[in-house]
Amino acid sequence: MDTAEISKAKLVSLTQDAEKSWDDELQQLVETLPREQGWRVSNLYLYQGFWCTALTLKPLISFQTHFQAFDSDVIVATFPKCGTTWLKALTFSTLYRDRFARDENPLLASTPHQLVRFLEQDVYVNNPCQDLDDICVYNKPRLFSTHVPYASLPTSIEDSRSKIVYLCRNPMDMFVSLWHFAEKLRDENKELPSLDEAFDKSCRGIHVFGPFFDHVLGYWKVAQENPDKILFLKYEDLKEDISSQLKQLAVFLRVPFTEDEEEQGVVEEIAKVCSFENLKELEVNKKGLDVIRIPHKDFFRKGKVGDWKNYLTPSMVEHLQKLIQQKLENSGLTFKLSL
Ligand SMILES: Nc1ncnc2c1ncn2[C@@H]1O[C@H](COP(=O)(O)OS(=O)(=O)O)[C@@H](OP(=O)(O)O)[C@H]1O
Repeated sequence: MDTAEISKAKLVSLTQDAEKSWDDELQQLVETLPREQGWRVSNLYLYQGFWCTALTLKPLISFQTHFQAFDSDVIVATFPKCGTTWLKALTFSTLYRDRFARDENPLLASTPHQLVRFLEQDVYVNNPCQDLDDICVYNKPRLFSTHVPYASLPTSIEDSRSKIVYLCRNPMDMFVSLWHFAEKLRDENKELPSLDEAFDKSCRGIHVFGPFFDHVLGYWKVAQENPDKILFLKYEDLKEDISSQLKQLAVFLRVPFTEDEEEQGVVEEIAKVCSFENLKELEVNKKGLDVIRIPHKDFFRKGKVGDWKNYLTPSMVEHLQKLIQQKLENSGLTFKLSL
């Protein structure tokens, strides 16, 4: 072996040692965390006040430790099943619209999750220290996404002038969407909790990245104090008036639509490309698996407001309505349950 090979071998062995000791530390941490039976996975762990799987913990901590935000970064943040896929498509298309021809939106060939990658459940899964410029489709600004609650984001996100676009959704539709998603991804050999049991867990905040209300209120409060930092959007408002919401998004991202663009129908064009009906029917979203082996098609179900009416019993609705009232009291945040 020459010197270069020896030092390479040493480096690999040091990295393996570091990995092993890191895995041991992680194992010790997991053993100290409060634990609950999950919906789809065996266990969820309460880490920094939110529930996550043991598998997510490692990349999550890597993200918290290594991510350095730039002032120009944009982060799409959501609670799962609140419209992440849609918001990724809208933000990507708005932010980078001057980088591709109008009829060549990269969304036609790649899924929203491939174009805007999750930091904690994709980017940091295999390599804690990779060059993030390489993993973004475009740079300056870089665009990423996360489900991590505001309080647990890496400090450089708060300390920099980076921007966050947050999308929430009424908790009834979020729950029904999550329920169907869990059902689709169910391991054949594993029983899912019944709708009643899942509903009970959901109301107690036990789902990945839950409690839901803590997540939403965490971002909501910062958005109220610093609207230049967080743009707080609602799924129901996007459904009701996508054009005005897109214009608001563009202003927030510092790339407002020009008069010319508005006259040429650019806003409507982005809305159409990103619409549920369009994305769901694209070949790229119909086949294949994402990085954590979820079929791309499973990110598209009905895309409606008020589907909860088809699944929740009157007593569930009453219970959730009370919970919404209690959790959101004095916050100024409200949800539309139907349109
Ligand atoms: N383009 C577009 N427009 C409107 N709605 C859309 C769109 N794409 C996905 N969806 C619906 O969003 C739900 C999936 O939520 P997420 O994308 O947040 O899922 S995930 O957190 O990324 O796993 C899920 O909602 P439900 O249909 O109620 O289950 C999807 O159908």
